Amino acid sequence: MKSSHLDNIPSTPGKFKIEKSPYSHRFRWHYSYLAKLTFWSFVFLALIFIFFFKSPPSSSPYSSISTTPSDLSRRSLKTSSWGGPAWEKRVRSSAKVRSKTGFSVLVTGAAGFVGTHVSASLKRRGDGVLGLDNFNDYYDPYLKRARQALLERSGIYIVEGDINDVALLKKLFEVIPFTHVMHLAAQAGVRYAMENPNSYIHSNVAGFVNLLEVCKSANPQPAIVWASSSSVYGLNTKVPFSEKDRTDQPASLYAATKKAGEEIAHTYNHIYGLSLTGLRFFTVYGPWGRPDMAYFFFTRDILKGKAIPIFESANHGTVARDFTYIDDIVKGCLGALDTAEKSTGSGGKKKRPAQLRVFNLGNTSPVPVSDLVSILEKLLKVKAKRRVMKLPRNGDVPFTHANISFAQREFGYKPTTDLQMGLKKFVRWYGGFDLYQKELKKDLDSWECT
Ligand SMILES: O=C(O)[C@H]1O[C@H](OP(=O)(O)OP(=O)(O)OC[C@H]2O[C@@H](n3ccc(=O)[nH]c3=O)[C@H](O)[C@@H]2O)[C@H](O)[C@@H](O)[C@@H]1O
Repeated sequence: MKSSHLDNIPSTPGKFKIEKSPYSHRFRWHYSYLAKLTFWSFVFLALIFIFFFKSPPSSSPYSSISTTPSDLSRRSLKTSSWGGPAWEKRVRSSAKVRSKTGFSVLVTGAAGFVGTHVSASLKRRGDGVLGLDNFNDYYDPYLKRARQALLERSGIYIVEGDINDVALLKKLFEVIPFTHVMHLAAQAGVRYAMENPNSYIHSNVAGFVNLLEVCKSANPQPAIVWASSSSVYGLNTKVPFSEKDRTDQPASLYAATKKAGEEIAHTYNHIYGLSLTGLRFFTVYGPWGRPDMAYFFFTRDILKGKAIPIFESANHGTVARDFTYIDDIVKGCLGALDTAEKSTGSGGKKKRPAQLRVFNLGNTSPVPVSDLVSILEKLLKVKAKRRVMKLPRNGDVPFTHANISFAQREFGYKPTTDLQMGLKKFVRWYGGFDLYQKELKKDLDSWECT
């Protein structure tokens, strides 16, 4: 079987005393001096992070840090110091192209789930990659720091800053004439939009516009591939969802901001000649994934013996998702980058029409959420405490199903991992990461006590 793009990087950042876990016998680890060294380096990095960069409180339900609701600017506009010769050297080295036909890519949201995987893949094939991420605490920043450590080991530097920081973005384009931008920084999650609506406007609308403003003035203008969402189909009932279907009935503010992004992309393409490709991701899952997503916290809660809420639609109808494995999504992202044409403007002016595209990236086989739970039960060898409940009116839609023929035609997109196999890989990773987190937190606690 073809190896995953992250297989060359250990799936956990260190060594663990695995016999302390109740389910540790399911995971085997290679002990080595290198692993020890890596683990302690990471502990050291984490300590630096805790003492100097510890994120301020936020309202996220997925964060392990206590929260206060409305301080959006403190939550995500944090930019650590940048500039100066040493910083520029680091930026250049990270963005250095190492293959003849390689791109230099700015990946926004590089410490995020999809961002980490895409960055690693690009770097592996010789593209120059520079990351940008604000490390906000919508979910546990430990996970983002761990992903950062992973990328650093393959020579990828993630600049810590927000896409709303225009001065920083301009500086990055001054230092590197990026050929491409892979824009994955966003406020994700459908349900959280009811708790913190402004964070969606801040990142998905204002942040996107800021980025496009800087890109349209850059010389050369980069081609931009960015993350839209399957949620734009909203209340659409025609299946499978095709790019030609209507997308003017969003069911959540999250979906509305992603749809707004698609319209904004049209405008910047039309006026400034920016080459823009939007990718509608369908419920992406896998190792290094997001703890706010159902498959992730179901796994955590099943192992803890905690009840899990399983939504059903009216008249006991199933709720289903076209769950798409991360490696398939990465292939789609790279395919979109490889087929992106150059932008056509310069000096903020359009010269001729530029490429504008939108693709579905799904798996094409929706699975009911209750079946996802059954797969997890088998993999974890633990019976879930199911609490079936009516789909709350919080933006969730009853089902998603992608028609992927357009992406297939344009760049040979073909998902190859089914939910059973993908969850198996996730669960294997989760066991290691969970242990790692416990060990890390324990070490930090004892450090603080002494
Ligand atoms: O496809 C997308 O565009 C979107 O996919 C996911 O959104 P969602 O599909 O809602 O993913 P989850 O939050 O993991 O939910 C998966 C399924 O589990 C269900 N669910 C969720 C939570 C819960 O407690 N119980 C439950 O049954 C949901 O209704 C949904 O059918 C991501 O969270 C979005 O950021 C992304 O844009």
